[in-house]
Parts: sequence; C-alpha cells; structure tokens
Amino acid sequence: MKNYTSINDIDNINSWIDEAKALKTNHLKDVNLGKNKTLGLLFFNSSLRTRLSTQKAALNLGMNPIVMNVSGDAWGIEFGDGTVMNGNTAEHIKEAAAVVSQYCDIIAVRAFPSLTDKAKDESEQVLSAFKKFASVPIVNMESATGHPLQGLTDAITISEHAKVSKPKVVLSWAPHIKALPHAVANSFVQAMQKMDVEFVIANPEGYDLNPEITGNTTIYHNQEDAFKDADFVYTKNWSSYKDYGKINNTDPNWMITKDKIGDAKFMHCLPVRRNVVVEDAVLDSKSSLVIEQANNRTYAAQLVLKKILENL
Ligand SMILES: NCCC[C@H](NC(=O)CCC(=O)O)C(=O)O
Ligand SMILES: NC(=O)OP(=O)(O)O
Repeated sequence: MKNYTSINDIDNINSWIDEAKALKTNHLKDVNLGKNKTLGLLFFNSSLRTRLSTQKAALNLGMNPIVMNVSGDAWGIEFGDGTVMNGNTAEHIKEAAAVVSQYCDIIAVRAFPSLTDKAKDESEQVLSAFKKFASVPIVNMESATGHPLQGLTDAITISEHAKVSKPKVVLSWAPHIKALPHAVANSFVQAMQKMDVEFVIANPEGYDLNPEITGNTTIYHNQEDAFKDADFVYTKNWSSYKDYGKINNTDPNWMITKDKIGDAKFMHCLPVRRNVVVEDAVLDSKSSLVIEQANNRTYAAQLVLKKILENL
C-alpha cells in the first residue's frame, strides 16, 4: 500500500481486522520494521487520540515520530495555484510538501473542512495537495471528508465485541452546540458497508449524509425505530450536509440515553460532550466501549504504517 487516505484503501476488511488483532496481542513483533524511518505528523487542527496513538503506533514499529502543529507554529501555507502571495500565506504547499518529504519517510496529515465551502471541502484541498506534492506516502489523520484510521478502529472494535455473526449496528446523529464535520460518520458508514453487519443510520430530517456515501444504507428519521434490536449504537454529531455546514437542529431528544439503547453497546470516537451528545449513565456504564475504541486507534494506525513500511 502506498497511501492510506480513505476506507476504500482497505482491500479486505476482515483480513485487516485479523491482522490488527494479531498486532494487539504482540505489539512489538515488528519493532525492527521501521528502524531509522521517520514519521512526520502534521496537525492543522486539535487532537488528543490521533496525535498520541499514531506516535505510539510508530514507536511500536521502531519508527521515529516527529510532530508539528502547522496552524500557528508553521508559516501560513498557500494551496491556491498561481496565487499572488501578497496576503497571509508565506509559503506554497509545493515547497512545503517537498521539503517535509526530505525529512520524513511517511507524512500523516490532519486537516478539517471549512464547513462553508462544500466544493473546496469535497476536493480535499489539503490532503490532495500533500498527495500531489509530497514524494513520500501520505496517511489521513482526519481530513475534510474522512477519518479512515477511526473507521478501521471502529470495525476492529465491533468485531471484538460482536456476540452474533451479523450484529445490528446503528449510526445515530446526536445534538451538539458546534457545527461538526462529516468525516467520522462518512468513514464509519464506509467501514460498515464493507462488514458483515446489519447497518442502518438514524438522523433528523435535513441531516442525511452525502448520498454518494450512504448509497443503499437505510436511513431512519426516527431514532426509536432505528434502535430496535440494536447490538451497537455508534453516535456522532454532524452538521447538515444538504444545508452545508449549518446547525438546523439541536433537539435534546436525540441525545443518547440508557433508556433508549437498552443493552446495546455504545460507541463514540471521542471527544464527546457529556449530557449533550450522550448522558453520563451511558458513558459510565459497562455498555460503553469508548475507552477500548481509543485503545484500538494504536493498532489501526500500526497496521496502516506496517503496510506502508512493507511497501517502501
Ligand atoms: N477526531 C474526532 C472528532 C473531531 C471533531 N470533533 C470536534 O471538533 C469536537 C469539538 C467540540 O466538541 O468542541 C469532529 O467532529 O470531526
Ligand atoms: N477520535 C479522534 O480522532 O480523536 P482526536 O480528535 O482527539 O484525535
């Protein structure tokens, strides 16, 4: 594998899950694979899990991770073609990506969407520019439209906790005070579509995700109907896709409660706002898998880096 930028880069999700589980039981088995190789992690946005678990994954493979907060610490990067750079940007991605490629064997990038310009976000301006102008493999650590390290993690976690051969998995929207990206939801949808699960989505009217991603997946606009017989409830807020980036609904009745999910396992990528997205009683119960999910981020990243290192 050269780059890992989308769930579509997973050729066989079941074998990837098996490989990740094997890494988890023996996390130092490839500790020489990444010797003397450098992983550069570039953050245009905040992170706790991705920042630490991806470094941990690199260390488990014997790599040297180097990290930079691009926003604030680096020079403002210009992405436009032919721009007269007499504004706030000081260097072009053409130079920046080429320079960083000389210091790193793999570059991982986090760059959220604007949520104001749909066309620009869907063009994946930052991630695409790194793919185009860097000379080394690129890993997506959450881009405008996808978070494939999270999607892979979630697939691993569901596989570990499934009690029946084809569990019912529900992706449910929940309220939030801020306009949030579609990336986590998109990658979760794409991962579930590759797995042997009964998968449905629940969101209010006006909050359907990109139909090119949801495809034939059933979408309920009634949470109770969707939650019937659910084994896993995966929760995430996202802003409207149709009315791009807008918050048109903050209905607290969509918050996840113990009463609603019953015995189903609760999942969320974190960070999560308690008693807005989900009530304490769920997060503090045995039904919550959020901490284990965050643990699996290391093994998802380690598997991805391993596959890229093997192909360098
Ligand atoms: N990487 C995991 C989620 C990142 C981001 N969440 C956030 O921005 C939450 C911010 C807040 O709650 O203030 C998102 O939804 O894509
Ligand atoms: N789940 C996740 O990507 O968390 P961070 O934003 O903290 O990296």
